[in-house]
Amino acid sequence: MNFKKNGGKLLKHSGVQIFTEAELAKATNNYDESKKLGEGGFGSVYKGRIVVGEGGFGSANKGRIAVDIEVAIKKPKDVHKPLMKKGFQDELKTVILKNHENVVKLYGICLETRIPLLVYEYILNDTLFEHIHLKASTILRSWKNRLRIAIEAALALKEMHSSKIIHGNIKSANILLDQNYLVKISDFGTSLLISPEHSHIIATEIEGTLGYIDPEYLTIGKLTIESDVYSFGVVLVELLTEKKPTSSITNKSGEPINIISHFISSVKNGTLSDVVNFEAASEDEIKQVETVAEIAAKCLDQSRRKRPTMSEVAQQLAPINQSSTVARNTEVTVTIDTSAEILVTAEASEHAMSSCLSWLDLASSCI
Ligand SMILES: Nc1ncnc2c1ncn2[C@@H]1O[C@H](COP(=O)(O)OP(=O)(O)OP(=O)(O)O)[C@@H](O)[C@H]1O
Repeated sequence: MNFKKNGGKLLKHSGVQIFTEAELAKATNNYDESKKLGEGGFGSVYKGRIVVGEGGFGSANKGRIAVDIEVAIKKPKDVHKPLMKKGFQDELKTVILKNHENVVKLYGICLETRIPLLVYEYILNDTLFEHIHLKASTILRSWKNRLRIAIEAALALKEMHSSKIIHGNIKSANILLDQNYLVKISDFGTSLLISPEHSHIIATEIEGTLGYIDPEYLTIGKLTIESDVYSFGVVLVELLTEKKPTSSITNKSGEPINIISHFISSVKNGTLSDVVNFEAASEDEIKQVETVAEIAAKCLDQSRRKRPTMSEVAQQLAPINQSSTVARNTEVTVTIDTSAEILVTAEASEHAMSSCLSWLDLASSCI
């Protein structure tokens, strides 16, 4: 594929800006180690500051006001590997095609390197994986936040699937949380666009992350939209149990059993309280947890045909949130750039709390 030719066509009306290699090197202090945000299968991600919205490629950028903002720059590990080139091209196509509020935004691209460098919006509040497994997260103390995160991720996936895009690597480490703890799905390096007349992609090489991979994809190599549904089910289990999907627990007979299998039998046997790892605040919340667990178990069906679609999942999750009672005395810690910490006690609904967080964020930028 001639990237500059085909990618150029795709970029023309996307509003994506073209950066030079020198601009991106300057933005990251020449890819200084201290700027590194993380590393994935295809490359490393660096934090940088850059001016976006000035001129840019195509008419979409004309007349935009230039802003100096923080960005996350994705740089390939090895610019000569053909597979890597494909991964970056797929990621680029997918992100441009899928402009959704819960999908990480692509600001720009650098075409001077053999494999393009990708410039994303910088997402402040780490990954869901880190919130669940690596830190004492204040945001996950509230069931409503867990539920909201699940709903936002489901809506983003539903939208992607409606455009026939398979993400291919859904996991909590690819669910980023922004300054208001809203979901931003990232890492489209393994994503695939299926043609309207097809329902799957035959993979020559299994890609994905251990613990999240659809068992049907593993055995017959067919990646489908339902493969994302399975992986989403695993994320729901993580949100409910706080266990990593590859971990085991000891069952009543003293044998180690994988958390996913154990979770499914707990849902079937009505022993969910053995695996759920947080205190539900009310009877109402217990019921909501049970409903989400049942949805998770359906997503995790071994047979992809029996799994719900993401549209059905989103439809079933959304009313749970609406029926929930107002959150009271929920503590949220907001860390501001200046390192000052503000503790907010929100005696209001989740929506009001989210507005409160946006307001604080705005205030912090003025300090
Ligand atoms: N837009 C972003 N804003 C802030 N941090 C980001 C952003 N994108 C990625 N990161 C950070 O960089 C890390 C690496 O991201 P990347 O998408 O390359 O790979 P991954 O999802 O961790 O791994 P793999 O591609 O192997 O599945 C992420 O775990 C995250 O911590």
